[in-house]
Amino acid sequence: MNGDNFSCSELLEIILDNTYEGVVVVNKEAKITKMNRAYKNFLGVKDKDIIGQPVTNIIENTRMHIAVQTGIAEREKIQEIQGQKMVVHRIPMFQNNEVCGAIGINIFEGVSDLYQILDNVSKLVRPSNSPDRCDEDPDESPLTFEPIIGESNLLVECKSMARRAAKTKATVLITGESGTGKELFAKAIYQLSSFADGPFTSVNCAAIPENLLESELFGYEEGAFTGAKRNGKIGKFEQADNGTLFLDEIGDMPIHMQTKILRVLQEKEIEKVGSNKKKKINVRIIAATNQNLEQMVNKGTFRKDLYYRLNVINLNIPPIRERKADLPILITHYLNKFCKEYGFLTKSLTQPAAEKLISYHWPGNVREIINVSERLVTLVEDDMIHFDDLPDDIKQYGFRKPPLLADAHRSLDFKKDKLENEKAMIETVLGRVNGNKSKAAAILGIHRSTLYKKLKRHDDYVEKRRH
Ligand SMILES: Nc1ncnc2c1ncn2[C@@H]1O[C@H](COP(=O)(O)OP(=O)(O)OP(=O)(O)O)[C@@H](O)[C@H]1O
Repeated sequence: MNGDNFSCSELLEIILDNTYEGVVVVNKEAKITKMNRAYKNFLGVKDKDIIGQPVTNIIENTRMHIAVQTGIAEREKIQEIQGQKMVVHRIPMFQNNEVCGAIGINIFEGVSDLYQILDNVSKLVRPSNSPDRCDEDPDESPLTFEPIIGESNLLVECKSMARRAAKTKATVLITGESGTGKELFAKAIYQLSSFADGPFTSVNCAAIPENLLESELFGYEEGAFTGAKRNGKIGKFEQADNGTLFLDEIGDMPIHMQTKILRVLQEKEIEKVGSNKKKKINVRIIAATNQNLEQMVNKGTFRKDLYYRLNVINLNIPPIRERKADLPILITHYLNKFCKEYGFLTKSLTQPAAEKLISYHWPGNVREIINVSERLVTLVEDDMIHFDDLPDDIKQYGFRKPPLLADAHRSLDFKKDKLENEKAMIETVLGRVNGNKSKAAAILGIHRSTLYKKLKRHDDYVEKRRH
């Protein structure tokens, strides 16, 4: 058969009716103008029942009317129709910069097949003979850098530095504010390193009472002190033998323990409490802190020689406010994750809610994103998260009284931040798709013409700042 024998509309009809996915088209009033054969068969409807009808009367749990209202594409969302969960895309159509309707595409196979595929892939990635080596739930343990979500230039640099660190046996010091992902990076380095066949053991130096820290780290012999267990105890260093010991919150390590740790690093042997025998160990140390160790060294609260020993490779993870391009993907990831965990259909953010979350400064970094996402998923009953649903501290962030003269320049700074964040986000996405503007617009959920306008606005802004 030759496509040339048909008019354009006939050809379109044939293509749509031969597509396995369900396709529905609505006009700007969200009334159905077209539905392909696959979708009609699935719903058990005929053209006469549906054409010209509001889509909400025909398709359960649809959000096509919302895609028309907002002009925002919703891709790979889960929708339940006739008791079956399916993956859907809702893509607004534009004419002369205005929404003129939307196309809905429904992948009938449903999500269970996708989860099956994901399971199969993870089995392939996980070596069959490798035991679950991390202390935590193995599903939470990264096997590669994939669980580290984000594409900002700063995070990509961190990942590449971590990859290089994984190739060496050197001690790594990971610095960064609380919740930025220091432990996640430590695990990723371990997984990719030559110590990956040994265990990953982690110690939070701030959480262990000072008097127990030594026996926790080095273990003790039977009868070492009153209350000591029979047969003694193995310490964290020994547990981590041939693997990696993650010393979290190393800045909280008391100074006398710093001396003992330094000795282990230099001599590569440990001595249990109550013993005078030394034991050789082969452990890779990764330490982390959210404190400024250099300042602590200057104040005399952290040993300079230990600082240099630990800081052979320094990996600094920037806070979220310095890599806002990572926000959309992190927020979407965690909203979807919690929806899945709690058994809800996916929830989406209205534009004002999304903009507010992007402009917020996230002092608790990714941990705060996780908490806020879980809270939104569990507390908001609607499948749309509105501005008013956001926690008060986020809603109120950045709001100022009408600027007094003295404040005016600060308010300008706020606008500048917003523009720069948006610019950074667009540049990241464009980088990911090799500059393809149609793809970038689709990922950003905006129309191509809006993307062009935004790019022009950014160029004008850069030009204006230059003069
Ligand atoms: N880039 C990221 N992508 C996905 N999840 C992340 C990312 N960064 C951090 N997380 C998640 O955020 C939470 C906090 O991360 P993590 O515990 O590694 O932070 P931290 O810097 O070690 O925090 P603290 O200093 O308070 O111990 C974890 O659940 C982690 O999985």
